Amino acid sequence: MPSFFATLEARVKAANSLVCVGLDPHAEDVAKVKKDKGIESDAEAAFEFSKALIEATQHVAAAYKPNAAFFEAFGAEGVEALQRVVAAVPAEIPVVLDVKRGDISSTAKAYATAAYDAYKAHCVTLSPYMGEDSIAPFVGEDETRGAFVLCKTSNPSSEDLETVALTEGGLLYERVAKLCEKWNAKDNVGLVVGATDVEALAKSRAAAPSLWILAPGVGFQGGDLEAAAKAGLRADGMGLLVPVSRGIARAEDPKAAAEKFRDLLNGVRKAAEDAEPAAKRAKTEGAEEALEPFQKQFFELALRCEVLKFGKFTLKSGRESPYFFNAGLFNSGSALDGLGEFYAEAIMRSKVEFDVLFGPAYKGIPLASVIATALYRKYGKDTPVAYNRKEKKDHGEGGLLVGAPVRGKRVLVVDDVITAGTAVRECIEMLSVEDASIIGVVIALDRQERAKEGSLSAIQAVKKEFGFDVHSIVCLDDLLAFLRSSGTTFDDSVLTAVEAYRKEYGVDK
Ligand SMILES: O=c1ccn([C@@H]2O[C@H](COP(=O)(O)O)[C@@H](O)[C@H]2O)c(=O)[nH]1
Repeated sequence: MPSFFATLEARVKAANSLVCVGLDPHAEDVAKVKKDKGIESDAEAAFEFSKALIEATQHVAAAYKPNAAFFEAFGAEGVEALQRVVAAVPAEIPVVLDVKRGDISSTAKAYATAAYDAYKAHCVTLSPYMGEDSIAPFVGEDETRGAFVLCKTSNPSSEDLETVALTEGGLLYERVAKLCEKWNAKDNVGLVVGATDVEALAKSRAAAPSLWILAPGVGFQGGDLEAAAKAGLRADGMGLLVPVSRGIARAEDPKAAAEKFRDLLNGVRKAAEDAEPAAKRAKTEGAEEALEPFQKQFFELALRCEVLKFGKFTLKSGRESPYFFNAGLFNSGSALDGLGEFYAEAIMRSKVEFDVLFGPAYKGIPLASVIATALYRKYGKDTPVAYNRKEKKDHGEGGLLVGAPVRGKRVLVVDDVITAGTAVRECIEMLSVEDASIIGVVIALDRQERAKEGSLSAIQAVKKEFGFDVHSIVCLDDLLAFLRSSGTTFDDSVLTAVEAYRKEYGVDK
């Protein structure tokens, strides 16, 4: 028997659509149907509401997703109405029953019987909170029955738990995505990742490259359909099912609304397909695999802010560089907010252990502030922050150092780039007075190029001389991977020039 996702994929191809029509008879929809059609029973009106939607959209629906809550709210009659709704869906269209179950295995087994045998759904939504034995009863025996597991949900409070940072690195929802990849032995386990969080979609896709993702949140919840599709689609143009409930049901013309969602999604698939030759080249060279989603987003932000530019630039060293990086242009609230998050992610991934974040004046001061804010907001790490004055004050709280005490502490220094290592040397001098030790440095970009003299880069020289690590959000090799994976966005000559520059001035890793 074909697996659940083989069946879904066949339906997606037949309908040429990734739209999943949500069947959610909210109280106000039920009241309207009762009034318009002169129906007395709530449950009957819920059925009529769903039936009308099925009739209007079955040429577009890759699947239907009734949410059990809106039927069970009407008691036994509602349960019966839901059974009739599932039966009213044409046989070739899969039904995903949105029930978000999760319980010990014996109870999960009974829930599975209810969903698949009593309601006759083909797939369910599940909570991962109780782990594998709560999921297995739904997907372990019969590959024709599927489950979408909640990974990063579309609601604002999803950040209470789902984005918690793990000590092993990464976020809780990324672990869910990876676990589901493991649980998908029978091609019947997918993820729920809200279209309201494009970054989470990209990260989930990176963590689980092969899984189908159900991405709710388009329409009433404000998710950006096109951005979500770009982040969530698999390279084969499949792997993303977009459920829309109120955005279709409450449209003046539900049929036209469903077609519009289908066409928008197909537009993104087509654009990705057209860019395939370049994407293929990237694949061959392993570029996509080499770049983490946050690094790709960092480059995108740097380009938007014109921090990163391509052309011909004469550097202090006298070299003519085909690219230029000016971190001073991360100069607005949103840019600094994003930048702080990217540094924070690089720090978390590096697993460097430190007591105080130190931002050398001047550029390091805002950097340390936004990084500390991001570390707290995203990872719950309330990091002490310190910085220095350029000139010593002779009144009040004199001294060069400001902020959290650094005496005897392990300090992580933040900067944008290291060109000659002068700023690092100054930090060592300032901090040694306080018996503080620099444990590492984190920067935005490692240009990976030889210093004017010798065979090492400034960063390699700093590492060699002082013995601590220098971490970066990205390096020149990442920039090359980004260019290779960017399809037709950049002229081929940009990649060629950066490759040539790397060859001429680059260091060994
Ligand atoms: O993260 C999630 C998981 C499930 N849902 C469900 O999807 C629909 C969305 O309805 P719209 O009217 O299209 O906003 C609804 O049944 C939710 O319970 C979700 O929104 N987010």
